[in-house]
Amino acid sequence: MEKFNTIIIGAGPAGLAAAYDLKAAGQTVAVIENNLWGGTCPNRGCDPKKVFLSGVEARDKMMQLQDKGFSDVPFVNWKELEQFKEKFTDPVSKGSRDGIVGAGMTAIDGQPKFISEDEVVVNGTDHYQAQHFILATGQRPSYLNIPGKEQLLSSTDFLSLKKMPADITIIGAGYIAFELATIANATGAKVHIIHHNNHPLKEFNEEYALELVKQLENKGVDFNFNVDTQAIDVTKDGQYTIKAAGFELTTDLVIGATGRIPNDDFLDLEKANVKVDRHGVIVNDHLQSSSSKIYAIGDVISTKEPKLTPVAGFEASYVSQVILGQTTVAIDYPLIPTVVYGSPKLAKVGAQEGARVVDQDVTSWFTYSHTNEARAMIRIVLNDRSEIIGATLLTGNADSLINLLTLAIKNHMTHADVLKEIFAYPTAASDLEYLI
Ligand SMILES: Cc1cc2nc3c(=O)[nH]c(=O)nc-3n(C[C@H](O)[C@H](O)[C@H](O)COP(=O)(O)OP(=O)(O)OC[C@H]3O[C@@H](n4cnc5c(N)ncnc54)[C@H](O)[C@@H]3O)c2cc1C
Ligand SMILES: NC(=O)c1ccc[n+]([C@@H]2O[C@H](COP(=O)([O-])OP(=O)(O)OC[C@H]3O[C@@H](n4cnc5c(N)ncnc54)[C@H](O)[C@@H]3O)[C@@H](O)[C@H]2O)c1
Repeated sequence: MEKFNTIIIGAGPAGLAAAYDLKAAGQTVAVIENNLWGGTCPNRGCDPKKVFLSGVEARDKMMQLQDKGFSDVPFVNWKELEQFKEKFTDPVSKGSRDGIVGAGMTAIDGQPKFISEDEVVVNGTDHYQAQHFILATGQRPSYLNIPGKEQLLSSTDFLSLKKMPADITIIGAGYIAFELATIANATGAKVHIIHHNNHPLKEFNEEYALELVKQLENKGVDFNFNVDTQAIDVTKDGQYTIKAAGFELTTDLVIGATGRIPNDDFLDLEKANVKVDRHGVIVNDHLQSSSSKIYAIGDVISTKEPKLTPVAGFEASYVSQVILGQTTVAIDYPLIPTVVYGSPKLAKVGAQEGARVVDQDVTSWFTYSHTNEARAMIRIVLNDRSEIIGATLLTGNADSLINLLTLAIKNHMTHADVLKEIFAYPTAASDLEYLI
């Protein structure tokens, strides 16, 4: 039986970050992974998606400048870009595992099961004990429980398709649905989105979300709202027919993007006194589970914070400090900006309502008109002291501008404070003084 100070289950962004922090502080650390080392983000999430988005962004710019320097705008060549993506994804698992071993930690492949609060058995044979465990097992796609559900592919399957079909349907209208639809649309595929209600991207301001829908519709994406999918049939030609009340659609491929569920099963957590609910492992404000020896971080925890890579990293750093006895205060999350990488991008941070809300259609401003954006919108929210407290952006550059606004909010900046700064011109940042 091997013994460690800390054993981490799950080698994604959360687990790996905690492992390096604890090792650097002198602990003996083991990491157990039952699939690809590196986890969702670099293997089948953020990073491969972002590689595909580089093709979308290049095409969008050319489309906007059609007859203004560009005439024929090509579709994104899926096969080539998918191969380029593999240059980033292929080395991840080995590199992540080698990194752990190279740093003097123990890498264990397999499926762990708890037999008590301080012991797991991996693959049914190997026993490991630790003073502390960190659960960092993330989430996996959830699938609609309908006849034909076995025909549904996931975002993971999409990001590794060898060929983009001519006609593709995505069920759901959250982050993943919008991002995959944007990518498929840029390859020339006919894309359908089917959503059970009429609230796409429900965490975002409705006006901004519907403007994104409109812009994607103008690019050819077919949105079907208030369609509650009941069944998926395979046709004799090998296509799929999606059925709902008064609705039928035949398509080449169906992607389910109706949310993700926590990987808290298969671990025999009840034997370690760890309690879960349907959103994941229940933790207190120190990210400690119902067992005092077991912590949980990242996507697998049942908390209201958005499930994102930088959030996972923040929790990893915090929990390492707790385990090392370097902090006893409760976790205190900073502002968390989020971006839907659509075409254009939709981003938000902080409060969505306040003492003053400034909504501006900035399409005609030089920043957005020189690249001929179809429509750009920016909402800035201020408190009664005129400090910026929130923002929603729908523009091609929303992903970078949202981080600047996050810092402005953090520093309680007012219009007067913005005027004291000099930002490079012409950039989205140099517009800041006119946005408030
Ligand atoms: C398509 C997609 C796009 C995304 N895009 C973004 C984005 O643009 N920006 C962003 O911030 N976030 C994005 N995310 C979310 C981001 O990927 C996650 O928030 C992040 O990966 C969470 O890290 P984690 O370490 O908690 O979980 P994961 O990265 O999921 O890692 C968990 C690890 O645990 C392993 N594991 C699971 N069960 C067990 C078990 N029983 N035993 C051992 N190991 C186990 C898994 O194999 C995995 O390696 C995206 C997600 C998806 C699916
Ligand atoms: N850019 C990013 O940061 C990014 C990108 C992708 C994923 N993520 C992370 O991954 C998580 C999961 O993404 P997601 O898009 O799967 O989840 P999500 O929660 O964002 O969206 C799920 C969507 O499915 C819909 N839905 C639920 N049941 C349905 C049904 N029966 N029929 C049709 N639609 C149904 C929901 O209403 C919702 O719109 C995100 O919440 C986020 O934490 C982040």
